[in-house]
Formats: sequence, C-alpha cells, structure tokens
Amino acid sequence: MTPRQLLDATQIAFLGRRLRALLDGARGNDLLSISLDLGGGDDDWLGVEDGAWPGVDLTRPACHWWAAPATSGGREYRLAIGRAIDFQSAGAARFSALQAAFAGLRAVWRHDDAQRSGRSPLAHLGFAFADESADGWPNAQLVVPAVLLQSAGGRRTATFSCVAAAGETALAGWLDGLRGNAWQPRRSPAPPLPETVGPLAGQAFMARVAAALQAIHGGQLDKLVLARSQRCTTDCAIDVATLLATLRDRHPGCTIYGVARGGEAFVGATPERLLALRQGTVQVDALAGSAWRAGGRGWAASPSLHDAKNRREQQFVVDAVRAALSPFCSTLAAPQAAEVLQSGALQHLRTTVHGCLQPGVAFFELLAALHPTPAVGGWPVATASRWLQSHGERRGAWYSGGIGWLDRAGDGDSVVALRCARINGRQAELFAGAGIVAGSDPAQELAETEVKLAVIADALRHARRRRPLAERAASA
Ligand SMILES: C=C(O[C@@H]1C=C(C(=O)O)C=C[C@H]1O)C(=O)O
Repeated sequence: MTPRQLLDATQIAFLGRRLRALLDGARGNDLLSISLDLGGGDDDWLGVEDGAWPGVDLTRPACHWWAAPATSGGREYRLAIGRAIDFQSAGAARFSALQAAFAGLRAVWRHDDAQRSGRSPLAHLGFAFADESADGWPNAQLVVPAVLLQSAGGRRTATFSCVAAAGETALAGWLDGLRGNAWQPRRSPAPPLPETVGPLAGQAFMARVAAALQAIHGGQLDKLVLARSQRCTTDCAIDVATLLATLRDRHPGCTIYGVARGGEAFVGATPERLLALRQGTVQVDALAGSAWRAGGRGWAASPSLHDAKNRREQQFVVDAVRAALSPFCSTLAAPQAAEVLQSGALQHLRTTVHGCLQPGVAFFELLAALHPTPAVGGWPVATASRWLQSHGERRGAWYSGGIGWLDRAGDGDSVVALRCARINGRQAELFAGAGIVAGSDPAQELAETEVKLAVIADALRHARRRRPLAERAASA
C-alpha cells in the first residue's frame, strides 16, 4: 500500500460519516478522533526506505516519524502529520503545564473506533534539556496530530483528529495532510562535507572538562555531563528520509525519531528510554558509562566499560532514578546488576529500574521528577544544572531532553533525545555529550563525544550513496 492508496472512496465516505456522527452533539472545544483499521500487512509500510514511503517529508511544517524496537521483535512505526492540538510551555512549571493541558484534553477527547482497530489515539511530546531555550524549537510541546498512521505487529491503522469547532472541514484537512506526504520526487543527496573538528573545538571542550573536574575535585559536585555540537554543510539539501532509514538499519536496538517543524528537522537514534508508563507500572533506563571501538579513526582509546569511573558514573544515575521514582511507587523492584548495552560502535552500562505506581500518578509528574537524570545533567542535579547554566552550556533543539508519545489513557513512552542532529536544508548541527566524574580524562571524554557524533555523521555520509529507486532504475 502506498500513501496514495491509503484511503479509497468508500473509506473516505465512511470517515466523513463518522465525523458527522461525532460532531452531532459535540461542544466546540471537544477533541474528536476517528480510527480506521487499514488491515494487515508489512510494518515497513511506514518505513522510509527508497520506494516504500519516500513521502515521509520532514520538510513539511509538522511531521513526526518514529520507529521503536517492538517488544515482539521488528519495529513499531508511527507517522504523525499536522496538528489538531498544539500545546507549548516553558519554565520551571513546564511539565505541570503539560500535565494540566493533557488532563483537560482527556476530559473532552471522544474516540470513534467503529472498525475496532483497538488502537488509542496518541499525542506526541518533546522537550528541551533546560526549561528555558531560545532556538526556534518549542521548549516543551504536546501535539495531538491531525493524522496518525501506525504500524506494528502486522496491523495498520490511521487515526484522524480535530477539535469539534473545525466541523466538517476537518475531513479536507486530513486528506490534504495525506496528499502532502504522497510520493515526493526526491533528489539524491550530495556528499556532506563535515567540518573537521578543528583543534580549537577539541581544545575548548577539553578545557571545559578540566573546569568540570576542578568543580568535582573542589567537592561541589560528583558528576557533570558536558555537551558539544558539530556543524556540517552539504552541497544540496539533506535527504532526511534516507538519513532516518540509514539510522533505522544500522541501529536496530535504538529508537529512531524525526520531528519536523517549519522546514527544520530534528533527527536521532537513541539507545536510552527515559520513561515507559503502562497500566500502573513504570520502567526507566539508568544508562551511563561508555566504551567504544576507535576503529582506526585516531580517537583516544576507550577506557574499560567496567572500570571504576564508568561504574561510578552509572551508579549516580541508578541512585537518582530510584530516588526520583520511589515517592510515586508502591513497590520498586530490587536493584539489578548493570548489563552491557551494545549500540553501534558504543557500549554502555544499563540498569532498568521497574516499579508499580501508586494510583493516579501522571506521566508528566514522573517526567518532572526524573528529568534531568544524571545521565544527561549531573549530580547533585540542581548544582549540576546551575553549573551548566553559568558555564554557558548550549544544547540545541531537544538534544538531551525527551521525545515520546502518550495515549488517551495517559500511558506512554519517552526516550532521551540523544545521538541526534538538527537539519535545515544543507546544514546539519550534530550534538553529543559525555559524563565527567573524578578520574575522567579530557582526551577520552573528547573521543567519546566524537564516537557519539559519528552515529549521525556516518549516517549522513552513507545517506548520500543511496538513491531513489526510480533514479537507480533509470541509470541501470
Ligand atoms: C549525553 C550523551 O549520552 C549519555 C552519556 C553517557 C556517558 O557519559 O557515558 C552514556 C549514555 C548517555 O546516557 C550523548 O549521547 O550525548
């Protein structure tokens, strides 16, 4: 099935009838969602590879593509197009503002599932690392998409949402959204020209590591995560869909995400789950400590993943996550030993923290308690945040913040937005960071950020070699 064939005339007529039925008796600010069952089929229907769905167009004003490892194996895909509701917030109370908005939505959210798709409508969310940011991305955002396509376990659904005040015009908007994402002609991307990390960028990062180590040795802090960015420019527009497909193929254990707003896309492949909330149970990854294969690239050699520094670095995260969750949990599973998580050329230490929640605990309450974990901020959390702010730490878009989804019942997932870049036309800005504790070596920390930046840089390089099927066939 292609997007063009997504809905036939019978389904469009059916959608129109369901919309009219929902509108009957609705109040203007009610939120209405209608799900259609699109039948069984290949989950890669929503993949972004050449020829399958080249229409995932992240240069559109509002689009969110997501491919997460499914519990049953394979991938779970989501594509959100447009916005029925867009709520944004910033500042110290940003998560409680999102929670209040979400609770308000739930009270007026009506879902028609006449075809028994069994899938809940979803809202997607994203937020920046710090609670104030000024780089064109909303600091914290919750969106109910106008159109949501989902594919998992061989089942495909479409959910259409609008506020009742939009009336019957919503139908035309939904169909437009789908058309806009239909088969776009694609240009094959040209070779990106990554800016070499000049010695100055590397020296500047190592100087900041040295300053962080001084603060740690002075006893003010135990851990600080420092980030850096790298810009590169290509000689024609970066093909975001190919970049996403490359990340998806290369990082099977990661969640791949791409969010577009106003011509810019924020794209990444993260190994780290921040929060999964399902029917009163919670799961959080305490992920930190890194080792890598240098692969002859001239990066400093990796420390052992199990050395004292890496274990200490990860233990801060385990302790902080357990402390953050415990007031909300009736039971918190006993601490587990850390496992090794392989993610491309990197390895990390990971402990999954599980708990049973007390009744009524909301997703954003948990986010507010957890973020920033010492995996991305530092320890103690408040001192680390102040240190970063006063030392000019700059983190673009939603890097090291979170990105995720919530269903109508309030269950949901958020990942930590890592291994990512902000893409605008020919420009990419890549982000990565590393945790500093007593015993950290500045050259190794720099190398760690290089390996992390390479997740996107290598995918960008590879993406240029992939060409649309039509073009390949023409030149064959
Ligand atoms: C901050 C990043 O990664 C985090 C920091 C890690 C570390 O310091 O070892 C490991 C995994 C992530 O929790 C990043 O990838 O940018």
